[in-house]
Amino acid sequence: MTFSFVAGYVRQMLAFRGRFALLIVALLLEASYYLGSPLLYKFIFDEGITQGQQDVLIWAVAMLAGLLVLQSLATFLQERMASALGMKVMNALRGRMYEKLQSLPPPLVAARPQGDLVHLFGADVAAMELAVIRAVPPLLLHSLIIVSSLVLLATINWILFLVTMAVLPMAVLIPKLFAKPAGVWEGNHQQAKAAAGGFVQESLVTLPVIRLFHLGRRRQRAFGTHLRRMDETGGRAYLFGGLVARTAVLGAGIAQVVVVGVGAVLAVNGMMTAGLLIAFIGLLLGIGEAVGMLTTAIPLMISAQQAHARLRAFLDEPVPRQEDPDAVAIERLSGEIVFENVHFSYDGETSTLAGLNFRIQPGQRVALVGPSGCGKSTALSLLMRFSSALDGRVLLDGTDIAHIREDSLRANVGVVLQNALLFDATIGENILAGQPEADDDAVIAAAKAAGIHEAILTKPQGYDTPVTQAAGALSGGERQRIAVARALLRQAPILLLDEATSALDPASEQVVNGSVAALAPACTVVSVTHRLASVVDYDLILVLQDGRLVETGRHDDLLAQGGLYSQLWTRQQGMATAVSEERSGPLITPDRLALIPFLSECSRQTLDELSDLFVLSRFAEGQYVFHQGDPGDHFYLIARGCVQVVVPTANGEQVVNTLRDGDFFGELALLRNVPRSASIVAWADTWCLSLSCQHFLRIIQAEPGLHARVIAAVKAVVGDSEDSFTPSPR
Ligand SMILES: Nc1ncnc2c1ncn2[C@@H]1O[C@H](COP(=O)(O)OP(=O)(O)OP(=O)(O)O)[C@@H](O)[C@H]1O
Repeated sequence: MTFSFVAGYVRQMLAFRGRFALLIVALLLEASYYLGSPLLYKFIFDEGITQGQQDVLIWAVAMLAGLLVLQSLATFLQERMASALGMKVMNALRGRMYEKLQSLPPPLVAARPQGDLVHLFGADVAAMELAVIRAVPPLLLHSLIIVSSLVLLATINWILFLVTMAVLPMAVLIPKLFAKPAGVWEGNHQQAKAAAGGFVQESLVTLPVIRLFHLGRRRQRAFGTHLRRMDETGGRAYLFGGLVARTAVLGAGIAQVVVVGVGAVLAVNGMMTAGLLIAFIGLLLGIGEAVGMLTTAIPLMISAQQAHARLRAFLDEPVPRQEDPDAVAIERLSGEIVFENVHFSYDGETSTLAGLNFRIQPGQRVALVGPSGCGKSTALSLLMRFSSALDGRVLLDGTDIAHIREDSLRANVGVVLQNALLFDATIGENILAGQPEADDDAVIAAAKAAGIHEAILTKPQGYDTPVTQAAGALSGGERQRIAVARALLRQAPILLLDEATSALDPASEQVVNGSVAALAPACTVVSVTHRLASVVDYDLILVLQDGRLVETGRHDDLLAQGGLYSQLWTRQQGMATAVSEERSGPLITPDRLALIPFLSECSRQTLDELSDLFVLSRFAEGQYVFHQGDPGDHFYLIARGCVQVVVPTANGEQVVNTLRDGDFFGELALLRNVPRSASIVAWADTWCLSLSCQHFLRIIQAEPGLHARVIAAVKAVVGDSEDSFTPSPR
């Protein structure tokens, strides 16, 4: 195994010349003790003791003492310089890694296995740090001692040197037998540790789900599998690493025994003096000790080499080019956005955007709408330059987005994402992140515009309340409004909203929509949303389907066209929520019910009767509509809000679908009571209309063919196995 990271480390150290020079001086001084003291033995024995020269004895012993003092000082200097240099080089590496992380497009980071980067930044960097401080300096020192000692041995007696050379390789060859498996098992062990770390991290994130799904035992068993893998890999990694060290010492010991024997024969035959033999043996013992010290460093070096390989792979990972090399800084944009025949694919095969064309005038409020999966968020991702078009161009004020320098692009674009991602800082600092130079008044104005100012004042320390401390007290809606305030503070000429208000309650949504409307004409707003009611007054609505623009216009025009938009709109109408005006009559209109495919052929009387049977339930953010395994006795329609469909997988749980306003789920429960095979959890405050199985079965008697239509609808979703349940938005 070669320790390529050592060469890289030494190169890095050269950047700190002064400290590096002091480290080399310290190493040389230390080495001079190990090399000099055996040579002094020659004078002590041959001239001092054998010939009785007292003055030689005195200066030789004085020299020994002097070398010892120097060695002690050098040891201190070596520790000091090694730790200082080690930290500097490692922190430079951490800095490069963090920079690399920043350069990767967020979708690429999200696609990495959980725990992978945490292990890289944690355990891998720690393994390298330990090696560069505790293993590399000894490696340099003892390599120096070994090489210099060999030169001295050859000078003292070449016959004995040749004998030494014949037997000494044993100290290297025997451990080499174990070095390869040691490297392989160490790599496997690091992988096993990373996987177990990722599993624990995932468990922390999904702890509530584990409790609520009663998955503790399953998870424990899965963790047991990780532990067994660690057991196997760790046991072998430590065994082979240890054997490398032990066999090196054994090899050196065997070589010493042979050399002492041959040396004694040479001395007895007058071919070398006793003092020279002692000096020879002293140097040889020094080599043995140096090899021993090297081998204790080897397990650390093996770990570090594996860690280094992973770090290198990360640092060398190509970053998809998002900005041209000759990109230019732009001034404040007027806000014109053009998509010119834009094509995009995530996997290179399936076309996600298939020649998307549109033009947005400066200051317009524009909505991107369409069925789930039609490419709305992807189009927005291209506008954020998280992804790049495979073909075609995205133009801002006529400049290709790829030609715009990152800093000036970001200065011109504010973004509110579906998930309010807040930093571990105070509420004020989180808003300030939108425009770090802004003053307090601007922060407060942005918070007011986002409808969050009053709520912030009720927190223990107002704007200075740390987000983490207020976590229990900050609702999802409040977090989202803080994110909106952050984006508004930026006062960028383009504001991108990705389902920005879908988690808000109606009152907050109204405040935020009002603030967004007030941004015109200084700001172009592009909003991706499912909730069409929030964009009825928008200047332009772009309707996407299968990655193409299929309709465009204002709300009224689109309704008049009677196309896809009109269908989507109708699906979201005719349902009451708890927040609507006092109303009489059913919570869902018979006309809206008729839009549910399996009810479309029902008679008017059946629809009237059914519409009276729906009840309204509100699910707070994070609340479960039902859990996997619960009896399936209700059918649900989302009047407003958003839920996630969660299923258990071998590695935990997975969100398989997101359902929103107008979507329905649980139709199998209308026919018979089978346990739910997935859980439904409210992602935002959600209002659902539900119909119980008993009520439905009563009605179904009078409606011939309805039973068969429900079965067909269920089969269309889940295939022939009626017992499974995988809802999809409809
Ligand atoms: N990172 C990704 N890797 C691979 N495929 C992806 C990725 N993100 C989205 N897709 C796929 O690309 C298609 C378009 O997704 P996109 O999120 O743009 O649609 P959308 O209209 O915003 O959907 P939704 O309304 O459900 O959010 C979908 O089929 C989706 O599964």
